[in-house]
Amino acid sequence: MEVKIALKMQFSACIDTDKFARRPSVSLPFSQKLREQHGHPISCHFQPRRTSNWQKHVASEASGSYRNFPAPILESGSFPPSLDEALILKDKSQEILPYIDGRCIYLVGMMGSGKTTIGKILSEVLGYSFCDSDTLVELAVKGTSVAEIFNLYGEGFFRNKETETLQNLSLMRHMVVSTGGGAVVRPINWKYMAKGISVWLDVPLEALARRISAVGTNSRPLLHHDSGDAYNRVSSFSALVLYCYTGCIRQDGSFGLDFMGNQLSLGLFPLLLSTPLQTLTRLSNLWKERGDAYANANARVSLEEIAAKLGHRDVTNLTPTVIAIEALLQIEAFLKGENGMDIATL
Ligand SMILES: Nc1ncnc2c1ncn2[C@@H]1O[C@H](COP(=O)(O)OP(=O)(O)O)[C@@H](O)[C@H]1O
Ligand SMILES: O=C(O)C1=C[C@@H](OP(=O)(O)O)[C@@H](O)[C@H](O)C1
Repeated sequence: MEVKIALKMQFSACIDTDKFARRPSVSLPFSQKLREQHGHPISCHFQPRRTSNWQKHVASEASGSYRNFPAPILESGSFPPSLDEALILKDKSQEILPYIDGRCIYLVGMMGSGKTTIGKILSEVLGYSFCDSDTLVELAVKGTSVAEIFNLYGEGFFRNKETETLQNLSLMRHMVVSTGGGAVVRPINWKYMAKGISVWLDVPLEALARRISAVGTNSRPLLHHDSGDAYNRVSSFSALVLYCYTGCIRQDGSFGLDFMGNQLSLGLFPLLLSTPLQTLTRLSNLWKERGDAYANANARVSLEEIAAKLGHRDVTNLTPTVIAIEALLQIEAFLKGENGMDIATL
């Protein structure tokens, strides 16, 4: 059953995030209603009528159907996109697809930066396959999990398998690849990824620590708390002491044990010690070692920059869809640089 809607809308083909902060001039106030009516999200096909200058707003005609859009994008659980976001995502992906020319997209970034989440969205809108290099390593080691591989054979073994996996992937096309957070440390891996387009998801460490702590560190051996070395334990302990000390200073400047106004909060101390703080400390140490390497990527998606453009106080409420749109825009910027001219005029 087709939803019978025909929408005419003005929106920005350029879609810089400053513009989508303000939303297209015709938002779709009935999108929620349609969702409720049909129990499905709505999708749209675009036939953009381009102007010669791609930076200008263009008029687009959209006809809607809830059947024609890859369902998982629009039904992605906790982060369902708005209809206009889904439209922008679809339109931008179709616009740049020919210029990607079948090359693989490699997502790089720290653990928890959203490589898997964003990668799945990108693969769906581009009509590419999605693959996670960690999963391929696991398959290559007879289904052994990454955590077990680290445990049984050590990190060096894992890194060798990761490099082999990236080498194999460099022969492939039409794939979005979520790489492991540490893939960037070996120059040879960059040589393989250079066959495609690499995109760095740059997420503040505090946000990573929050995300990872929410799901636990079991599957990420480099962050797992049981494996803490003395340095990490001392760093976390120092952070805890500082946290307690500042927490015990009352608003009137006096010092006391009524931490955060009640005794119950004292029970939170062990939790504070073992989860986000420790994760943050470990992420900071990894960042010191490899932060610079991420900058080798062809495109960078900075969540802080997206938040600033959208007028958000921090990155917490940036949805995967908004981040995926920014990824497409940054890929487009790379392609334009590569071609030395405006994509729309190619
Ligand atoms: N934009 C976002 N906002 C909030 N949480 C997110 C966002 N993107 C991903 N997450 C969550 O963060 C965690 C790590 O994401 P994931 O895609 O697995 O990262 P990676 O593959 O880079 O390790 C997951 O629990 C995921 O649901
Ligand atoms: O940062 C790292 O060194 C690692 C990141 C992990 O992948 P994700 O980034 O997908 O969590 C995984 O490859 C392994 O645990 C090592």
